[in-house]
Amino acid sequence: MNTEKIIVPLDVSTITEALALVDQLPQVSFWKVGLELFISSGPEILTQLKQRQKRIFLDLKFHDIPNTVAGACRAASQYGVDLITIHATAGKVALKAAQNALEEGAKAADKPVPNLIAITLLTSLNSRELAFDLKIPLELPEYALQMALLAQESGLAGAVCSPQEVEQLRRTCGHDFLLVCPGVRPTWAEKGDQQRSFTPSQAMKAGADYLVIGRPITASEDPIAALQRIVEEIS
Ligand SMILES: O=C(O)c1cc(=O)[nH]c(=O)n1[C@@H]1O[C@H](COP(=O)(O)O)[C@@H](O)[C@H]1O
Repeated sequence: MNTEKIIVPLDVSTITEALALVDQLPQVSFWKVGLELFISSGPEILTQLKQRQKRIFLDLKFHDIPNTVAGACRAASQYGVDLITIHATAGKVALKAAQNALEEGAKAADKPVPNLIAITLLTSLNSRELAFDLKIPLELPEYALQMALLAQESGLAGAVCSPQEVEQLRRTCGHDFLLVCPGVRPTWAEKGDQQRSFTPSQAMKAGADYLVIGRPITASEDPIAALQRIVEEIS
């Protein structure tokens, strides 16, 4: 089973639950550690994943002033993870500071530089919320594109976007810009709080480098079968 393009989030609160999932799905080589697990259990999960030779997406979605995001990135660079997130709305100065700190930190720790990727617009938001709650006067696809361009101009490796916008971002940002898509839902799965979803095969065809797929697999009665179904759909 080729699961190379799929990142599965460990959206649980304990290391025991997280490792149970990792050990249940040995075919998955790329795992995401997010806020819930990192805040409740700390960095030990990163060591455990490394021991199992897994790739790691450390999704802490930094969003702060330049000095603070730089400090967070410098600290995160010691873990030897593959991907790290920051909100594009932190702004160009913060994005550049974060990227520089990551490079310096990784060099000092003798680790490879993680790919820093910017959140363009959370996949749980829709165009009505963008316009009426966030008061952003741009069409949603244009806003997501502008946030990706801001990340690219700031020297970041890529962006996180909904699969509905990935085709346009790929066309504009080019093939070297990493595009990671959450908000992926097979036709048979519940959408939950995801508002701008596509199926796994639609997302891959549209140009995503990686798909982040959680609950359709992890909340399934049979996670192995769910993963298999998704892999068959995209291959
Ligand atoms: O950065 C992310 O990974 C992320 C960005 C985004 O816009 N939307 C989004 O859902 N995510 C993450 O992707 C995962 C999606 O999980 P499921 O909705 O269960 O497939 C969660 O861990 C979210 O934190």
